[in-house]
Amino acid sequence: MSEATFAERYRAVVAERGRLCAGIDPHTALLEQWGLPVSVDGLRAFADAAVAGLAPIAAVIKPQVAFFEVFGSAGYAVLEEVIAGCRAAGALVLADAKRGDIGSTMAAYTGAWLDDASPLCSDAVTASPYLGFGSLSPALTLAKETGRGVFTLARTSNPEGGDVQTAQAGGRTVAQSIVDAAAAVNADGSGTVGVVVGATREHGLDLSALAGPVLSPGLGAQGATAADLARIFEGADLAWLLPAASRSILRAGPDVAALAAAAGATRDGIEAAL
Ligand SMILES: O=c1ccn([C@@H]2O[C@H](COP(=O)(O)O)[C@@H](O)[C@H]2O)c(=O)[nH]1
Repeated sequence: MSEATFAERYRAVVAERGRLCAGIDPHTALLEQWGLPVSVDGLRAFADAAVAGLAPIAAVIKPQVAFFEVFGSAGYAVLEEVIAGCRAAGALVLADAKRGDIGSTMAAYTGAWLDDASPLCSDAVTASPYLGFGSLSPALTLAKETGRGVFTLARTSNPEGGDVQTAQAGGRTVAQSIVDAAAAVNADGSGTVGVVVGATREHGLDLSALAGPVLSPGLGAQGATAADLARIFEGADLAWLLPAASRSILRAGPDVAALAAAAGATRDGIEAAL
């Protein structure tokens, strides 16, 4: 529980560290590249090095929950350690869990990812609004009360997203309707709701009323560059832009200093371009 709003917490850490969300995505291929076994022991060694290298550098750390979940309860135990370690190092933790369900089930997900009583409690969580933005209400309410954030998918970085996200609904795209719904929640200045807008293509969105963070994955492994960010988000409030990269940084491991250097170089490239 924080007295500060998510906007205040987010702006403080970005002012101190710059704009980078570094992902912790323990892909099997990365475990192998790092010389680690594809096992819970390998996952823990990977996670320990990633936290040590990235959490002191990046403003936001985004563990991709799927790569922990694949190891079952033992993987979740490692994820709990990652969350605690990153928060202790001063980074905000954005759990990339992409939760979204009917409201009563969403309330349970909210308890898992945003409630202090949960060992998985993070500073923010990703959510899918495609059961209706209103179905996210339990998460939005608790996040606002506790100074946490919810990052809702809008225009994702993957090539398949356009079918749904660019469909017209009431004179605007579905993605724009999500951004507008997020802006309405943020109208009190809390910055509770962020949106996910990929860096891999033009997004066609009006972000001017959002007043919240814009997580932009797609840098590096998915082909986007810092220069692409500057072009795609030209005219937007770049103070809110939070570019995200995972594999392109993690490939520098397992050496902790090399991971830190890769994160720093990515962050510096972003700051120079924006
Ligand atoms: O639109 C989206 C939403 C989420 N992601 C997630 O971000 C990382 C990207 O990893 P890279 O290795 O930098 O490609 C990953 O966890 C995705 O699930 C996204 O890529 N696009």
